[in-house]
Amino acid sequence: MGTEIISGVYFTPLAPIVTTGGSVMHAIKGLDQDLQQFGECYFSTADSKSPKAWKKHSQMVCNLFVPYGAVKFVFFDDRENSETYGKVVDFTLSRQNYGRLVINPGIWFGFSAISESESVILNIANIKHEPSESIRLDPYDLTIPYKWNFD
Ligand SMILES: Cc1cn([C@H]2C[C@H](O)[C@@H](COP(=O)(O)OP(=O)(O)O[C@H]3O[C@H](C)C(=O)[C@H](O)[C@H]3O)O2)c(=O)[nH]c1=O
Repeated sequence: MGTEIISGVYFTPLAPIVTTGGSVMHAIKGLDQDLQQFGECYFSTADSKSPKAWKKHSQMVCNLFVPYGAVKFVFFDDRENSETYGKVVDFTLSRQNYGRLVINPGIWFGFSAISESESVILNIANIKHEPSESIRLDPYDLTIPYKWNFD
């Protein structure tokens, strides 16, 4: 399951296999507790210092990896019955902090590349993309107590 970042979000570090000429970075080997079925996988890109936010899934479990670049993810928990209710937490995935970030449904999240150039995110999800299973807010919506700042 990994280390809890905020309730429902877990990080498991994975060690890249570094060889002459390049590296091998594993993502997922078979289905497990955090990916009980396979829906789809896709790459999403993040521009430098430009937030993609906010989103909350009701069904999708995201398994995220950043094989290229560095991406800061920000989470906000607005579930009143949650142990981390009201908390805002950020966590960065990168080549230097490579691993699997599991985001269960129910938590608000957004992200931005903090690398100088574009970053790449791999999402291996339990369901196929379905617009009606997520809700969205503008990156600067005041409902979420977080200000994107790239100074
Ligand atoms: C994923 C997907 C998206 N779209 C459309 C919907 C939007 O009009 C546009 C951008 O999608 P979205 O805003 O969801 O992209 P990201 O902000 O990169 O987020 C996606 O990738 C990150 C890493 C997540 O973890 C999210 O769960 C996932 O939604 O592509 C489709 O038409 N089909 C698809 O399969």
